[in-house]
Amino acid sequence: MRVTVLGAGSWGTTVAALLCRRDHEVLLWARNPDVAAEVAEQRSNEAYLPGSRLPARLRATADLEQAARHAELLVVGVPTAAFRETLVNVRPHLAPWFPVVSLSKGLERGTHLRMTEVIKQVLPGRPAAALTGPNLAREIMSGQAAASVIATEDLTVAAALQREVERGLFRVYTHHDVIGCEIGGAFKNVIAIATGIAEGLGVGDNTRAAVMSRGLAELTTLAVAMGGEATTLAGLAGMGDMVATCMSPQSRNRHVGEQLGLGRSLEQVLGEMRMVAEGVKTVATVVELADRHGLHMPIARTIHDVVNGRIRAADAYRGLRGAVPAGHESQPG
Ligand SMILES: NC(=O)C1=CN([C@@H]2O[C@H](COP(=O)(O)OP(=O)(O)OC[C@H]3O[C@@H](n4cnc5c(N)ncnc54)[C@H](O)[C@@H]3O)[C@@H](O)[C@H]2O)C=CC1
Ligand SMILES: O=C(CO)COP(=O)(O)O
Repeated sequence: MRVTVLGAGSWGTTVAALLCRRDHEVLLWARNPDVAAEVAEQRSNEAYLPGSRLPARLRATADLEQAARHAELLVVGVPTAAFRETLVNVRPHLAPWFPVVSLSKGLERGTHLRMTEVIKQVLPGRPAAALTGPNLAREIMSGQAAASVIATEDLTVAAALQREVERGLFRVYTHHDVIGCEIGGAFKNVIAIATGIAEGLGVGDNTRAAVMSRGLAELTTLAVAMGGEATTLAGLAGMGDMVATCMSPQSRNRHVGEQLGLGRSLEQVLGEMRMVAEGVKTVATVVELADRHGLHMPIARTIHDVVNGRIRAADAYRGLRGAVPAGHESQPG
C-alpha cells in the first residue's frame, strides 16, 4: 500500500519508518526541504531523531502536492496547531475515500475539536482514526517493544488499520472509544507538565504518584463528560500513556514542567526547544471544556495558571495540594 506520512518530526518519522517495515511504499512529507533531503539522501533526521538510521526504502519530499497524490492511506503527524491547515492544503490533491489516521495529541484551539473531528470536518466522508498510547518515539525507533491503540468508531476499519500498522514488537490494539482515546492522549500532556514541575521542585515519589493518580481522575472525568468511557482511560490510551509521559525524561511535556519547577521561565524553556510540547497549548482548551461541563479540575487549572504566568511553579505545587479527588475518596483537609 502507498502510505503518506505528513510531518517529519520525531513521531511522524518514527511511524514512517515502522510502516516501511510492513513493506508499504512510504512517502514522508517534511515542511523543511533540508529535512526531506536529509531523510532521502542520508537516511537520518538528526534534528528530531539523533543517531537513528532510517530504512533505505523510506522516501521523503517537501512537496505537499506530491505527498498527497501518493497516498492510499494518509497518516498525519504535524503538531495540532498545524493540523487543520495541513489537511486543507492536501485536500485538493487526495484520491477519494481512503482513511486518515491522526498521530497528534492535542485539541484544536478555539473549536475545542479532537483531531479526528478536524479530519471529518475538512475531509468529510472519510474514516478518521487516532493512533495513540504510550509511544515515546525514540524507544520505538530503536526497536523496543511498545503497545498502541488504533481508535475509530468502525471496528472493521480499525482492524484493517491494525493490520497495516502492527509489526514485530510494535503491538496495536483496536478501540471504538475515539473520544476517550483522544482526550487521554491530549490531556496526559498537561499532567506530564504537572509531574515535571514536581520533579523540578525535587518532591518525592509519593507526591508524583499522587499528581498522576489525581491527574488520571481529571482526564477520566473530562472524557466521560464528553461522551467517552471511563474504562478507556484505565488502558493504554489513558493511564498507559500518562505513566510513560509523566515518568520518562524523554517526554517534552515533562521536560517543560521540570524546567519550570527549576525556576526558569516558559519563554526561556520553549525558546530552547525545537520540538513541540502540546500540553502548553492544550491546557487552555482543557480548562475551557471543564468550564463548559462544570467540572472541577484543580491540576489542569493550576497548570493553566502557571503557563499563563499567573502563578509561579513553586506556588503551583502548593496549589496542587488542593486537588479534589473524584469517586469514593473524600477531599483532604
Ligand atoms: N514524539 C513522540 O514521542 C510522540 C508524539 N506524538 C504527537 O505527535 C505530534 C507530532 O509530534 P512530534 O513528531 O513529536 O513533534 P516534533 O516537534 O518532533 O516535530 C514536529 C514536526 O512538525 C513540523 N511542523 C511544525 N509546525 C508545522 C506547520 N505549521 N506545518 C507543517 N509542519 C509543521 C515540524 O517541522 C516537525 O517536522 C504531536 O501532536 C505529539 O503530541 C504522539 C506520540 C508520540
Ligand atoms: O505522547 C508521547 C508519548 O506517548 C510523547 O510525549 P511528549 O510529547 O511529552 O514527548
